[in-house]
Amino acid sequence: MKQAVGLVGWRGMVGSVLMQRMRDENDFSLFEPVFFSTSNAGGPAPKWAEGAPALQDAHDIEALKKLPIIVTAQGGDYTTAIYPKLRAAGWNGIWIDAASTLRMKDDAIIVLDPVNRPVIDAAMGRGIKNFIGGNCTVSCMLMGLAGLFNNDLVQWMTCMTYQAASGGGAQHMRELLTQFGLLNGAVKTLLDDPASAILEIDRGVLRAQQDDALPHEHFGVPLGGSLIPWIDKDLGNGMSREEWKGEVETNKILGRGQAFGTPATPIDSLCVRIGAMRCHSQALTIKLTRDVPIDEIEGMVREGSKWAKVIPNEREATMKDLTPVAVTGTLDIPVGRMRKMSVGPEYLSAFTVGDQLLWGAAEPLRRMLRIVLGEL
Ligand SMILES: NC(=O)C1=CN([C@@H]2O[C@H](COP(=O)(O)OP(=O)(O)OC[C@H]3O[C@@H](n4cnc5c(N)ncnc54)[C@H](OP(=O)(O)O)[C@@H]3O)[C@@H](O)[C@H]2O)C=CC1
Ligand SMILES: N[C@@H](CC(=O)OP(=O)(O)O)C(=O)O
Repeated sequence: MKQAVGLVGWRGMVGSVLMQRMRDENDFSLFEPVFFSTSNAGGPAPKWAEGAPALQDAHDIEALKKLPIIVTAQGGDYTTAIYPKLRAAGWNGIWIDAASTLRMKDDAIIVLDPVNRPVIDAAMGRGIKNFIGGNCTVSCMLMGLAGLFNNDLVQWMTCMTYQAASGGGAQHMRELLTQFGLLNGAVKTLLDDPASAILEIDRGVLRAQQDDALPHEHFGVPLGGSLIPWIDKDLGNGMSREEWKGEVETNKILGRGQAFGTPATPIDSLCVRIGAMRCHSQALTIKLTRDVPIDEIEGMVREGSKWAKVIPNEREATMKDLTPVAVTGTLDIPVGRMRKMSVGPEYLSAFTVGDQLLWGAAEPLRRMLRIVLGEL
C-alpha cells in the first residue's frame, strides 16, 4: 500500500514550483497525497490531483498527526507555530520543510542530496526525522561547486551575491515589475523621441525612483534600476542573516565544523538584491588548498554533479549561457568566468547562476521525499 504524504503550502510560490516538478517527475505515482490549507479547509484538492480528498486544515494537529510524512513549503511562521505542537502531541513522522526555522537545529539535516547524500543517509540511520531544504543561495552555490569541495580544494571562499526578487516572495516580484513599469511610464514620451536628451530621461527616472509614490512596500526602497546591498535580518555585527547562512549552512550541509569534529571552511558573503526575477547569481573568490591547473579545476566542477555546467571563460559563451535569463526554469547550474587571479595561482575567480526556486527551494525537497520513500 502506498504511504500517505501531507502537503502543506502547495499553492504558494515555492509550493507551486514543487508541485510542478513532482508532476513532471511522476512523483505522485509513489504516494497518496493529502493536501492541507491554512485558508480553505474543506475546499477542493487541486484539479490535477485526481481522487485526492478535500483540503484539510493545516492547523489541525490531529489531522496532521495521521500522516507518516509531511512536506511543507508554507513558510517559517507556520513551522514555528505547528511543528513543536505536532511533536509535542507525539507525532513521530518525517518532516520535510523549505523554511529556515529548523535548519540549524541539532535534530535536523539540511538536504541537498547530490552534494550530501552520505550525511542524509547517516542521519536517517540515526533516526533523524527532520529534513530541511537549504538557503537558496547556499544550495545553488554548492550545486555548482560540489566538485571543488569534494576534492578538498576550497580553503576559504567569499561569495558576492546578486539575488533575484523572487527570494523575497511573489509580492516582491510583482513590486519589482510594477516599479519597472512606472519608471518606464515616467519617461515614455522622452524615450519615444529619438531626439530627446538622455540626461533628461535619466533625471526623469531618478525623480520617479525618489518619489515616495513609487510602490516600495515589500522591498522598503526602490529596486527597479537600483540594488539593495542587504538581505534578511541585521545580526548587529555588521553581517546580514543571509550572509551568516552562507557559512553555517554550507558547513552543515557538507558535514563540516565543530558539530562534526572537523574544521569548518570559512565562507564570507556580501549579499545583494538586484532586479533579476528568480535566479540568484554569485561572484566567488576561492582560496584553493593547492595550485591546480584551470583545466583540472573545470573537470572537477563538471564531475561534481550532473547539473553543474562549465561555461568557457569567453565573452560569447558567458553572455549566452551564464545569465539569469539563460538559466531560469532549468536545473542547470552553470559555473563560468573561471580564472586564476593576479594575486596568485592558488586564488580562483568564478561566477555561477542558479534558479532559486528549483535547486534553491523545490528540488531538494522533492528528492528528499523520494529518498524517504526508497525511490532515490
Ligand atoms: N521564496 C523563496 O525564494 C524561497 C522560500 N523558501 C521558503 O519557502 C516558504 C514559502 O515561501 P513562498 O512560496 O515564497 O510563500 P508564498 O507566500 O508564495 O506562499 C505561502 C502560502 O501563502 C498562502 N497564500 C495566500 N495567498 C496566496 C495566493 N494568492 N497564492 C498562493 N498562495 C497564497 C498559501 O497558503 P494556503 O494555501 O494555506 O492559503 C501559500 O501556501 C518560506 O518559508 C520561505 O522561507 C525557501 C527557499 C526559497
Ligand atoms: N533569503 C532568500 C530567500 C529565502 O527564503 O531564504 P531562506 O529559505 O534561507 O529563508 C532571499 O531573499 O533570496
